[in-house]
Amino acid sequence: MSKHYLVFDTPRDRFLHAVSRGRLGRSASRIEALAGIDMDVPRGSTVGIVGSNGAGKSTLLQIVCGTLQPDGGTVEVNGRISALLELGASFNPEFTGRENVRISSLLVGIDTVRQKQKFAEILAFADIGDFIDRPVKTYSSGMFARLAFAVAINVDPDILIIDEALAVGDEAFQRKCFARLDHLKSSGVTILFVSHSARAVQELCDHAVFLYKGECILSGHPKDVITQYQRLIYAAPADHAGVLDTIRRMGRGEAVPGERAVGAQTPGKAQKRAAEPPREYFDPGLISKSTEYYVSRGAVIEDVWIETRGGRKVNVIRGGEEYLFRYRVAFLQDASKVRFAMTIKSINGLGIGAQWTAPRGEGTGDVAAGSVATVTLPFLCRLNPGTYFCNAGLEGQVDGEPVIMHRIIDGLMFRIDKVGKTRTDYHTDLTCGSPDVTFMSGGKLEPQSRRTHRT
Ligand SMILES: Nc1ncnc2c1ncn2[C@@H]1O[C@H](COP(=O)(O)OP(=O)(O)OP(=O)(O)O)[C@@H](O)[C@H]1O
Repeated sequence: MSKHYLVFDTPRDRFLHAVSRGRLGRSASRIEALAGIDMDVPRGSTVGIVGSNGAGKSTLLQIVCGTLQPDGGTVEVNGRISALLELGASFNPEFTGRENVRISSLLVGIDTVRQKQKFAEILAFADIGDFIDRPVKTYSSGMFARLAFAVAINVDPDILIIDEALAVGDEAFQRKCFARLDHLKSSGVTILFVSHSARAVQELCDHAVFLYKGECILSGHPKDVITQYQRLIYAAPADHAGVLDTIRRMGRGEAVPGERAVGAQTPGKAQKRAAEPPREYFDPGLISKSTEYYVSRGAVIEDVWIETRGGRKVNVIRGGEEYLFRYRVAFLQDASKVRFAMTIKSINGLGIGAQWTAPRGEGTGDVAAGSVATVTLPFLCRLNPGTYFCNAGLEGQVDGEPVIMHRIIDGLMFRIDKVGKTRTDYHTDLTCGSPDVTFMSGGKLEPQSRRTHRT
């Protein structure tokens, strides 16, 4: 669908244009706010819409909400929408918070009996105390945000539409909103989310769409789309056209030399893929771009990977299954009491679980320079769908000194799709089975180093 706006120099020109159906008055300039947008948002998905100022994000959301009409194409909406477009836009500033809540509930068809129960929930979430009985025109922007958000999420929406609304409010409230959105997501609410915050889109969404001057130029996994979005907004003016062309080509699914393909092209395709039989596989495009290497102190981690119990290398894995995190280390110096570790982190760097081959102060026996070790740390994938990163490292005694011999940050990334036995509850203990270190030459493994130590 598409949408354009006509901009007139004066109200008189607008008036003449309206009454004469465009025959009188000075001609208007035409802004193509949306040009040929074609997308599916599957039920239960959370789609982030990113783009620079004026890209058409708000126009798109307003059309989906029905507050604006497209001038070409159609939008089909299945379900009850609750929208947070402009904060509290539906509130009457002269009415109290309580009165506005009542009106908003009536507008979305909540009967008076359920209103009472809902009101208590809204009040508890908004947490604005006595202000609930004061006119909303006396509210601070934070209070507005609290009440508007509390109303939007408590009217049992099937589809929740949020336009930058979470940028308002203090951090504690934002955290509360995100927690609530997570809850809505897991209860199957479809969410359309506009934000300039890359972090918010990556944390919340399972799909992202990049709008550029009214066109959808890229659609896919949030991390991929955000990477390209940031690449464009930070591009030097001389590089802008080239970067834009590259992104467009990627969006069309063309193979661009030096660029890895972006995930699903439309949410519809992502949904179809999710409906395929559960399986794990290796996606060659899923490569960490944030890998960092510590300075080597006597050893080098050469390769990091995940494999199935059957020995197949994978990076798109299934919740609830066991996998082996493995890496190969070459020893450049003699060492002893070496212990090896891995960490799994969320997309924003939060450590989720760590595993060591031995407790602090213990580890292997003497390892001779020239040895190569293959480390195996089994883990049970008790994680929710999403993208994760792994660190690998080892420490030991070199020249009588305890040192971090080598460490790789974000050495690999893996993804859990919404298939398989994913769990919605939290488990930080991801261990299963004993770790193993096998040396190709030189090293000696003490029995106690086979014990798992985790933080
Ligand atoms: N009522 C209007 N009359 C004329 N032009 C409009 C109107 N509303 C939006 N536009 C124009 O349409 C284009 C898309 O605007 P829109 O507000 O949808 O962008 P956006 O991506 O939400 O921007 P932002 O991030 O700044 O909120 C812009 O060029 C804007 O100037």
